[in-house]
Amino acid sequence: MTNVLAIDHVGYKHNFKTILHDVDLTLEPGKIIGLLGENGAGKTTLMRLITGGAKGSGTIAVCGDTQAAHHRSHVSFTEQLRGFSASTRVEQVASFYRTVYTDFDGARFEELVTFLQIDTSLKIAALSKGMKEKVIIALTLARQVNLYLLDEPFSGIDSMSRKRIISSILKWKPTDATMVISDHYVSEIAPILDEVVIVKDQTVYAHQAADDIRAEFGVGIERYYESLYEGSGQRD
Ligand SMILES: Nc1ncnc2c1ncn2[C@@H]1O[C@H](COP(=O)(O)OP(=O)(O)OP(=O)(O)O)[C@@H](O)[C@H]1O
Repeated sequence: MTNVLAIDHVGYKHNFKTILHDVDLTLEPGKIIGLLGENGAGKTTLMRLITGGAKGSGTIAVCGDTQAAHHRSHVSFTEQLRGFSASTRVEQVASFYRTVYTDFDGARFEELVTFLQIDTSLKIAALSKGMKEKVIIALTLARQVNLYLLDEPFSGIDSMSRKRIISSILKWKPTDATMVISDHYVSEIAPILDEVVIVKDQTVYAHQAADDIRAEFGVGIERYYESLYEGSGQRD
């Protein structure tokens, strides 16, 4: 089966400063991946490179397709709502998505807004930070794609809702699709992860199966992640 993602020797500089270098990463279909790293490590940049929103060196193939312009048709990314005016209603944003993305599943969006208790008649200006995050999650998961990139999707969401969303995320992921979640709440997402990718020292520093971390290192994912930053962890 074709890999969902194959990143080969990718680098990215901003204003002559190296943000990422020599990134290699291959992801198989059907996985949930935790993308972990400290603030400024380059997780968002890596996601933007995958969607084609940022341009770097090297090769990125999404579902075997190396043309960056095609990547958005395979990838659903937690876009912020910045492109919409504050007076736009959530239902209008969804209509826009329906028009732009042929894979946008309106029925699934309705299920998601019910699950997340979103009032779609509200204007963006009326949404709290957490509600806005929930709208972004609903829009992202309503698309039927091969790769989902969730960039800190739970940052403003209260802990009870967060736990409820995390525990039902599998329900929203098509079986063969792969989902990459960047998050600082490592212990909360750990139970649903199949693999962990650590961004450190401007590159993909480690890529491990969650079960291997438990078997090889005898620790949970959060402890393993912290140990890499303490300098006592091992590279893959
Ligand atoms: N377009 C840009 N303009 C300014 N700085 C940028 C740009 N793109 C990347 N950077 C820089 O790249 C580095 C990585 O940022 P990035 O947002 O990818 O990190 P992150 O791992 O997602 O961090 P966080 O966990 O805080 O969200 C930062 O130092 C950031 O300032």
